[in-house]
Amino acid sequence: MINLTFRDKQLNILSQDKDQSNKTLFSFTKKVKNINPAFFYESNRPHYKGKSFFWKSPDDGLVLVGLGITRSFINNSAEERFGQLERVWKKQLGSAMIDNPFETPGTGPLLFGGFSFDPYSIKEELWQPFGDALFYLPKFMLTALNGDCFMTVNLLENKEHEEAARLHAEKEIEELISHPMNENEHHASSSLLYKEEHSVGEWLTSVRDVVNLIKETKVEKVVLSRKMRLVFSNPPAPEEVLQNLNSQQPNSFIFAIESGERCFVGASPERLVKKSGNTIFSASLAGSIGRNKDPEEDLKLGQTLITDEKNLHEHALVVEMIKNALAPHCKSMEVPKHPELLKTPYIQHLYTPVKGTAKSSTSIFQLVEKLHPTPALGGVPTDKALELIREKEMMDRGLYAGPIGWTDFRGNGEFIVAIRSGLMKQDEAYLYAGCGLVADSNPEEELKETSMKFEPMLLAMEGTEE
Ligand SMILES: C=C(O[C@H]1C=CC=C(C(=O)O)[C@@H]1O)C(=O)O
Ligand SMILES: [Mg+2]
Repeated sequence: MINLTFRDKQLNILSQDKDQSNKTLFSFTKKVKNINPAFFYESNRPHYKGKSFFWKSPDDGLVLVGLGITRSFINNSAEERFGQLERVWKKQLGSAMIDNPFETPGTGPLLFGGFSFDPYSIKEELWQPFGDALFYLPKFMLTALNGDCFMTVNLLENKEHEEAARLHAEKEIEELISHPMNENEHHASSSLLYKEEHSVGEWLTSVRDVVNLIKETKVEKVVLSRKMRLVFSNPPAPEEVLQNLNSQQPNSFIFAIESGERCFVGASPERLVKKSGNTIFSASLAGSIGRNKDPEEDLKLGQTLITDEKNLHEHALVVEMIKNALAPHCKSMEVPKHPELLKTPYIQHLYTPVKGTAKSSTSIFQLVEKLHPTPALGGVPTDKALELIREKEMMDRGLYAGPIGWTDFRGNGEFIVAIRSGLMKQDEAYLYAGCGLVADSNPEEELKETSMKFEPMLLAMEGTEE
């Protein structure tokens, strides 16, 4: 048995400064001129270091850029972290004064943030600033959708100061959107000194152990991950990494969230759940193979993947779990019988989209709680897989593979699974990659699969052109 050290076990450390508790949330949203949100982030983020976030969905093209923090919600209690956050958020909204005439999802007061993968895993200092849930109500937020841009300002103020604060914020908006947009700015290119993969030999032994256990017991699948440390002489700025991800991975969900001097950033192809009114979307993404520059060879790889028993099994377990998790919350659900291929620039996956109509009482936090972790990140059965992950990985995944995303004051929102990601910490970065182990897994092949999954983030961090 291993000794698990738990993070602070206090039940509720959802933060709110005492002197702010009698202040009201004033939120107003206005339409602004059309601006490129990536350039907006790039130009303004340096003034809001440690207090920014970025989100882009490839699906509807929605971009959110948060600058400054009006309130942060950090939760270090393992129990009830989803429900607790939802309660505090609803309470905040209950007394809020919201001036938002726009129906556009992702405008108005909104929470953006992420949950750690496993609150019961060992804890590393590396992830400490993110706790087991870290969410921001931003001070300024740009929402870009379908060619329209909106700025939302969230202020916690005493009623008598509201008007002056609003006038001041209006001026600040003008400045934010008039900063020169850095379209042509040339970044000093970052320089990677070295990279080290964390104990590959031990990881392979763990993979063998887990595969044997899967063969011998009722455990069907376990996702084991490993990490890589990068050391830079001149580290890239988060906005550079994001710019690279934007150009290299246009079809993935791109995200970044800062806490203090650390920034968690990535480009994930995997949605956990999206809620738009009562319509919900989820997806199973599991089962992987590489890509080939030659279109014919690439097609062959895809054919191999979509007919491969091992990968189909790895995938089907995820579909099954998602169906079971969503069923009690849905009036109806559509789940295709067979997966299709989803191709990212470096990897192709088996993909099954899931669509449903939620019962009206269902919230996005409830859905996230029910779905996380799917067997694309955890395993089957979930509890046993999590125990094995704790025992065999012996590391803190932090936000890697956890749910990250947003919800607006109307209850719309989207959470993805934060894979293909890394944590930037001064002149270091830590990248994570995992793979689904089933009875037919070959440890050497799984090692190759994780190496392939490091690739996109490595390229984005190095800034290498394709
Ligand atoms: C755990 C990861 O990928 C998951 C998502 C898609 C395919 C997977 C696979 O084929 O093993 C993994 O389940 C990761 O990229 O770190
Ligand atoms: Mg796999």
